[in-house]
Amino acid sequence: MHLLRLRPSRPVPSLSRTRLAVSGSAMAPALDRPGYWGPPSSTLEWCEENYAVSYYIAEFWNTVSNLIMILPPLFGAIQTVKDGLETRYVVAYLGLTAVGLGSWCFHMTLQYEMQLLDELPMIYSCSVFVYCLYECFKNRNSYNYLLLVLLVLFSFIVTTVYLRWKEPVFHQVMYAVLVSFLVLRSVYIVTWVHPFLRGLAYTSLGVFFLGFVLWNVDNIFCSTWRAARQKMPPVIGAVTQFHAWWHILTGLGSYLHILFSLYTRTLFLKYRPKVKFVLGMWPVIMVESPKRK
Ligand SMILES: CCCCCCCC/C=C\CCCCCCCC(=O)N[C@@H](CO)[C@H](O)/C=C/CCCCCCCCCCCCC
Ligand SMILES: [Ca+2]
Ligand SMILES: [Zn+2]
Repeated sequence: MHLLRLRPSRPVPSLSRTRLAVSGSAMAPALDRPGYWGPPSSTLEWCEENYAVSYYIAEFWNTVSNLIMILPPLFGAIQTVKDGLETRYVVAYLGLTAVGLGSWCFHMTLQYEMQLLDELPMIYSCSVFVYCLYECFKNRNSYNYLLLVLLVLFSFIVTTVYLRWKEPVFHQVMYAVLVSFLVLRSVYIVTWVHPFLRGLAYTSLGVFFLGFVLWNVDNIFCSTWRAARQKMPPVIGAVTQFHAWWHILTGLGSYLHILFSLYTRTLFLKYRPKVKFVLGMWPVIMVESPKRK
């Protein structure tokens, strides 16, 4: 049964939620249902109709789409340990897994605490990515303590401010700042150092950027998608969950970014990296030990 329900009346500082609340006027049927985790307490909400697929999962497609951010990087971390590569890349892979797990919990519950488990690890893992990519031409066992301190300080300040000032746009801008550093460094590497890695770097960038476009498409045209989904068969309707597509594309883009960073690093350390496709479709990095040469 579809309930006619407006958003909770308590103030929420979210632009997205305000937008949804405005589009969900009393004239239009509200498509959200009540569910196991109670009314959302997050400061943000996404276009997918709440509890429409399962009573236990608030946003079903936005939840399961996180699997791409959880499983492949988990295998990547295991392989990195097996290959005896640097711990920073194990942390990078596991950081992506942590974002996926946090995002799974957030979209499943739409509770504020779970939102933090999704959004803060985005900042932390991106900081690890920045460290890896800016230190990929340094000697083995060298550490840039200044960069480490700056990134830890940045993460600490973002966390402290965001816990007090619950403004999602602040988080988004801080995250975009970190991504911009990655984009600049990637372009530098493929322009001046390894032009043959352009394919990998620009695929990562392009896939990530397409995800960002769809993130906006989901936010801006939400009422259009919601109306269209009512007329579509459920399977086709699921394809228009553009926040889920954002998860899939940014998950893939971030994973490819780790491959690019790891390739650059292992090449520098003379490991002879190669990109292989597991089952002919999923890219992984294979390395040879430099000692065997
Ligand atoms: C050089 C290639 C770029 C690779 C970047 C890799 C960075 C990876 C770091 C962490 C992985 C995060 C993957 C995304 C997880 C999304 C989880 C999510 O949906 N969270 C939302 C809550 O569900 C959260 O509120 C969303 C925040 C969205 C922030 C978007 C900010 C804008 C990002 C700016 C992108 C600029 C792209 C420019 C590309 C040229
Ligand atoms: Ca929703
Ligand atoms: Zn999400």
